[in-house]
Amino acid sequence: MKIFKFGGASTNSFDRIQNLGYILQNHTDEKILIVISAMGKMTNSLEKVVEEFYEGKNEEALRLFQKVKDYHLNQLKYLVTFQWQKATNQLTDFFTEVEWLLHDKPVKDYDYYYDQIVCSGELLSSTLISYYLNENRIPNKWIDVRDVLRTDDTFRQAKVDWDVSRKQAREKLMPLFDNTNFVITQGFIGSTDENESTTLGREGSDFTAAIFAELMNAESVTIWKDVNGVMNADPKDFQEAVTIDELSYKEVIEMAYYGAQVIHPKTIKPLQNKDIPLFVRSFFDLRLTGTVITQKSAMLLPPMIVYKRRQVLLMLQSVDFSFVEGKPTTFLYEVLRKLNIRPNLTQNTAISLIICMDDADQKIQEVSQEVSEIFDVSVQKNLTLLTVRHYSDAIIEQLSANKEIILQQKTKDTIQLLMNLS
Ligand SMILES: Nc1ncnc2c1ncn2[C@@H]1O[C@H](COP(=O)(O)OP(=O)(O)O)[C@@H](O)[C@H]1O
Ligand SMILES: N[C@@H](CC(=O)OP(=O)(O)O)C(=O)O
Repeated sequence: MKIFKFGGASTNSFDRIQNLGYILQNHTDEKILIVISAMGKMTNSLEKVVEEFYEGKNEEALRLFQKVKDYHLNQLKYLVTFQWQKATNQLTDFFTEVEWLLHDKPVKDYDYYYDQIVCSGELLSSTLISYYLNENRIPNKWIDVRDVLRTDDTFRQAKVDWDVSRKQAREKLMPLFDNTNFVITQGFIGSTDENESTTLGREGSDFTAAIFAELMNAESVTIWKDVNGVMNADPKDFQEAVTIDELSYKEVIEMAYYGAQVIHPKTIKPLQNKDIPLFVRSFFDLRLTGTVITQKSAMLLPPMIVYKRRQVLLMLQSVDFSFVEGKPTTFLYEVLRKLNIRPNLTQNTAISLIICMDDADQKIQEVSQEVSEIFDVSVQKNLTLLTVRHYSDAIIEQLSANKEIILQQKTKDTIQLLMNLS
């Protein structure tokens, strides 16, 4: 059994869905669980629906959701002919689940509604694709992942219940392979024991693929991408980026931790547990072998470059000039943990603590408020954090030339530069 994952970029047009079919046609004699994300940037569109709804603007939320409906119904017209009515009915069931909520007033937490609404992106895309493939002689079965992947109720960051999910995978998912080689399901979403939808965190479909690989002892996972494999930098940032043939789990965890967007940071652990190889391959060019990620450490790696934009620097200076070491530092970390903030860089001096984090106005205000008795807080926005692993002096010189460096941190393997590019 193998796992294939197709993200938003590989399902955002008729041509790309057709291409997904060509890829599967090369694997018709293998058992494959296919994990699908929402089409293109649909999750962002659904997030806007949630925002309007939670602000009490039901009409606007419904108007935005109508656009989501129109988009999928329009795709359906191109993708499905014979089973069009049946597919429309199934999409309509998902639309109704969301609209039913959107007519109400919010009485629960934002994150709860987020998950109930945003999960529809994956349900809709996987349904469309399943019908399309069945109609094009690529027989498959569709399953609602919420019947298999059990999570707790930490909405938007749900934690997997491995035991229940393993049992449900064995009882509900595995038997589907008795009658077909391809089973299609959704990435990113799960369900609580009360049948409430949950999500695993943005970009979480890679993680879903890895979870199922672990649960079902898969032979491998392949993530199909719009790039040739994992490169030493995002090719959108760095024209000279090169594809890396082989990487270790450890290297990928480090890259993802520093913000490389190519693979979700949680993906590696389940694979590492069972030594399952992860392939990252181009869905444009099937001749390319892409990148294989395993336990084995790669020998010589080029500098691995990661840019993290929209960073903010918080400078916290102790109000009475007392040393920050000890209690004040512990206190700050408690506040960050409580607010679910992971600093991307930290430093301290005798009387100040410095943290660099993703920009989010709400969170900045909350931190400032929580620590106001101990620290004066100043904020600098619009910064970019550059991380280079396996750096050389030459590459650092090239990447930092003529840039204002606000902060620098260096270990033997990794250098981080917080820069003001404006
Ligand atoms: N180190 C890297 N190697 C390859 N691609 C990268 C890297 N860092 C960032 N990317 C970006 O990741 C994108 C693919 O990821 P993503 O858009 O999340 O795909 P999907 O939504 O289909 O999963 C590429 O288009 C590329 O710009
Ligand atoms: N659709 C979700 C989950 C996901 O992983 O998407 P993608 O595979 O396109 O990154 C998101 O955008 O966050």
